[in-house]
Amino acid sequence: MRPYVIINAAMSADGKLATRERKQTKISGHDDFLRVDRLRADSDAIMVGIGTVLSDDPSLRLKSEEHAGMRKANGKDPHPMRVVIDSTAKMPADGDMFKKGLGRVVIFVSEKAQKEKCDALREKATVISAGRDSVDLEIVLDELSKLGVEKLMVEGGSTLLWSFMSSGLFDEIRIYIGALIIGGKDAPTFADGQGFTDPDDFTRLTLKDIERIDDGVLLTWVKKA
Ligand SMILES: NC(=O)c1ccc[n+]([C@@H]2O[C@H](COP(=O)([O-])OP(=O)(O)OC[C@H]3O[C@@H](n4cnc5c(N)ncnc54)[C@H](O)[C@@H]3O)[C@@H](O)[C@H]2O)c1
Ligand SMILES: Nc1nc(=O)c(N)c(NC[C@H](O)[C@H](O)[C@H](O)COP(=O)(O)O)[nH]1
Repeated sequence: MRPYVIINAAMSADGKLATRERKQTKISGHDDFLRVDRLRADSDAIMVGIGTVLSDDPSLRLKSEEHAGMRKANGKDPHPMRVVIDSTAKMPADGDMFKKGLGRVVIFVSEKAQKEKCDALREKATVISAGRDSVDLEIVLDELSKLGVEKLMVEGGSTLLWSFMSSGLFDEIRIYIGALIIGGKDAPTFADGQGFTDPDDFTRLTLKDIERIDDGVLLTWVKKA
């Protein structure tokens, strides 16, 4: 059985995940970042796409020691696994993912990735080939399941979120809408990718919860049955 997939991201009131420069943009406030850390701690693995790694240099670590302690008390590894979707093995070997924070790093590449690049990354991470030209997310979920991942949190960015949402490979979407407008037709949105044209293809959702956090709102949706 594939892991339970929770998509979590923050967007501006006009639906952008970041500025058109694609640099990391603070949308969440203090309480929402705390919620995100709790969700990370509650997940077996946290995933981002290579676009996010290259623009944000995330560590994907738990910020709160209390959250790591809670995992340990529950008999889990104190740090969730960190997963990157990276077709051509562009993952920088000196990024924060390797410098900051603990937690196993697993990189999914495609057959297009050069062997030398994969071998270099293998010194620091587990590298798994899944897919021909790009990474096949069904294979990824299957492999993560074999690695013991039951709950997966997908943080972004917009291209990876589109792939998960358009293929129905998710269970929940938690989207924090911050009280700001970023604008820009080239700024990443909550779902980029190709987009649907036929309403029959649209991914349909059911609203599960609405919560006010900081000066924004958290919407929780589940995939429509
Ligand atoms: N606000 C937030 O919550 C949030 C969260 C994450 C990222 N971001 C922002 O998102 C932007 C990055 O998003 P992005 O769309 O450029 O990159 P991304 O992180 O979505 O990575 C996409 C890349 O992954 C690779 N890939 C391989 N197989 C794939 C597949 N099956 N589906 C999709 N991608 C696949 C491709 O190279 C693709 O270009 C940055 O600006 C970052 O700051 C914001
Ligand atoms: N929930 C949320 N609110 C935001 O305002 C924001 N900018 C992100 N962004 C998520 C994206 O995935 C970032 O790159 C990682 O959150 C950075 O990860 P680290 O903090 O370095 O572990 N996520």
